[in-house]
Amino acid sequence: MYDPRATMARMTLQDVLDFGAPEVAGSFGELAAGVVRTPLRFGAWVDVAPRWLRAGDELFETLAGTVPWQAERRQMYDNVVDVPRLTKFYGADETWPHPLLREACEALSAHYLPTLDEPLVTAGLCLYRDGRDSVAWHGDRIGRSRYQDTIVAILSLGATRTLALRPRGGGASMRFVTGHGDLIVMGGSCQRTWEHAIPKVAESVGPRMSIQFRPAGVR
Ligand SMILES: O=C(O)CCC(=O)C(=O)O
Ligand SMILES: [Fe+2]
Repeated sequence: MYDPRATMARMTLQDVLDFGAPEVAGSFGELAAGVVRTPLRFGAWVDVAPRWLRAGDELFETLAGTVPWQAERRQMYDNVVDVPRLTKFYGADETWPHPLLREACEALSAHYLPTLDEPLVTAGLCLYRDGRDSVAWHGDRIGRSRYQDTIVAILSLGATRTLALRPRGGGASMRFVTGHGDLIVMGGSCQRTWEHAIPKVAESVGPRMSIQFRPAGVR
């Protein structure tokens, strides 16, 4: 016969904690409950989920050690910008360097499907080796994002840096902190009507990695 007291007696403290907070079960937090949206002007918005990935150390170490990172100093988006950082782009049909990336991409695709109407399918990886690495002001405007609303979801690992945003036509900039495991999603018209950047920092900081998930034909 089912005896709830007998079940309780077998539960450990961790079971009780997990039971009280079911979202800690997987690698990623529950997006429906954990995302906070900041609406921006011109139909843009930013979603933030701090510590979306709870245990990212192994992911960081594996990516840092196994991804064939490439130096990037070239024309990017619609400007020629100085891009001191390392990158590696993974298309939809390529083998991605860690199973957690597919897991993240699938969770994000499911959550944003009602808005986006299509899945996120590519993973762009960036490595900012220290505070001198950065990316200048730009919108991700290669492809359909030049004229269509879209979503770019960014998972951050490693050192805390700032993602800055400013309206394309001029105006005050906003700053979002990107720490280890944090998720920041730019949506709506953000890539057309706003620009974003990872500014350099003067103080000494360790390496930061970002993983950007995008739909097909957006870069
Ligand atoms: O590293 C980031 O968080 C942003 C990267 C970015 O804006 C880009 O690669 O287009
Ligand atoms: Fe970007």
